[in-house]
Amino acid sequence: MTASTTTVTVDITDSRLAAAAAPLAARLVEDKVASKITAQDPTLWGAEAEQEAAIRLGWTTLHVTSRQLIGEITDLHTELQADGIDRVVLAGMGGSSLAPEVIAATEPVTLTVLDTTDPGQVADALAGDLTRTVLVVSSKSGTTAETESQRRIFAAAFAEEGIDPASRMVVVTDPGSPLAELATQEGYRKVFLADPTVGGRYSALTAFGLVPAGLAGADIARLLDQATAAANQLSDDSVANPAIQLAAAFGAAHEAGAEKIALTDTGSGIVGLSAWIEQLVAESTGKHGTGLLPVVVESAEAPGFTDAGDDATTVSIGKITDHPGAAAIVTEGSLGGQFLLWEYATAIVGRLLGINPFDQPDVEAAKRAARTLLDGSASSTIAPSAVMGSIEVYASSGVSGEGSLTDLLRQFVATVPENGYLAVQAYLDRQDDASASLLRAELAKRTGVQVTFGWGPRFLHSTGQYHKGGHPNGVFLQLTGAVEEDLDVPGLPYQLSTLQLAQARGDAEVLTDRGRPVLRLHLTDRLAGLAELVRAVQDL
Ligand SMILES: O=P(O)(O)OC[C@H]1O[C@](O)(CO)[C@@H](O)[C@@H]1O
Repeated sequence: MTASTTTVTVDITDSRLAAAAAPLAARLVEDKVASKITAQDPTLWGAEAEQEAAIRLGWTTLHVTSRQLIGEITDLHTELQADGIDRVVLAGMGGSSLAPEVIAATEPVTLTVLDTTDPGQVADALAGDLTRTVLVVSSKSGTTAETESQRRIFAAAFAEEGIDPASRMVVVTDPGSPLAELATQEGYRKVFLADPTVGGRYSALTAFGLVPAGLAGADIARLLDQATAAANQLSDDSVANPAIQLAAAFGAAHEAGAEKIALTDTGSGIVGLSAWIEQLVAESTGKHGTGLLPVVVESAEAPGFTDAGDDATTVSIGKITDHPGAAAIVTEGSLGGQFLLWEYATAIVGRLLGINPFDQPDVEAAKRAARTLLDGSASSTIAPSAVMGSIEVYASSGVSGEGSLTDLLRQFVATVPENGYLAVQAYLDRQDDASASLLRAELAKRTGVQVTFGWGPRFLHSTGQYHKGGHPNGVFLQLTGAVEEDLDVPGLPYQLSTLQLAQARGDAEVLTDRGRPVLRLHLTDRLAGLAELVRAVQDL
């Protein structure tokens, strides 16, 4: 069935899935779920979720309410340009960076996104021309450790160059947050107070999405126009509503055991939307032992997509022209429209799965474990269970650490349960160690299991919720690496690499406590270690 086309469409090309989705779609229409979401009815997700939902539905009207930001953002952009400040660096995690990254890449305009604690990657951003740089510090809570560390590091670097840090800091945060207070005290150049009734991952069209992208030069008015054009369609209580179709298809697929979405965004002209969808869907639905796990793949020809089994639904953002029908579901439309489509669909899936799509109950556990490790970091060094070339092995239960690296990986992959998944979590430099991401397809091709890839700590604010709270069938391959030059975090008693390692070990502790197998490979030489690892995977 194909939704009537205005600005966004959902085409369920798999006729069996379309048939299974139809009764669910009819029920959603009967329950008036779409119009109730638009009207911000907090009762749709049950009594337990009601309190939170009551303060999390502001996203349904952002295409209207965010218009007031356009003038302010445009004025600041013009002012910065006039001062010769045309390089925008964004410090922000998850919902505070994924949307502006897609908006900027799609436009395209240049935005340096720093959602990392990797010292090398941060050092590269610092090495850019600071005289032309503005740092956008984005954090809804105003307490996120990665963002706060970057703010401190950049403030010190500006001062060292003889630049007044306050003149180069633009803050996006919720009213009353510690960051809002600090920005006022320090006299930061501009503070945008975001709409507090919108959660991080639904905030693409708030100041969190619009300020960094707009300062980088993106046409944010057009984005809001695109969302406006899709809004009526998405609030319509009709089976032709693409959000109802998408949610009903996911609900039906999940009921039939397809708890994963193999997602590719080739062919749409939108760049990198799947990373934004990944956070929205995984963090919203992956809890209480259920949920949908997005498996972001490189293309429609990638392993995990072409050979997806019964545990995954294939979805493409944009038509796959050479192979129509290669994806079970195709969504099309403008970026603004797609943001709203996926937000509606995810909220509706939350209702179908019986969970609250607005909380992230398991993220805090890993943050706590990392903090504990940071507090006692000096005494918490541990010895590897084996050393293989440039790789130190830190194995949890079920893996002996004996034999070659290929033997070790074989043993580890054998711990993936039927219809489970293998998550590669690379706490490395997203630019300089980019080749690590090739491991996803290589592992998927050679093992036949669904494999996800995430950069740490970025994924902790995305799929990290699902890993700990979703279907309990994941196994986790962590990659950490030696650091050539560390960075102090001014005013805090640790260096950036200590935070990075504490985040990896903290998450591993929580995963292990929950019975999930974790294998950490530490690359004592990143380049050589990655090459050794790729070779070992190719021998699987
Ligand atoms: O904007 P903040 O408060 O820094 O949070 C960043 C991210 O961290 C989380 O709160 C938890 O991972 C996400 O939901 C959010 O997008």
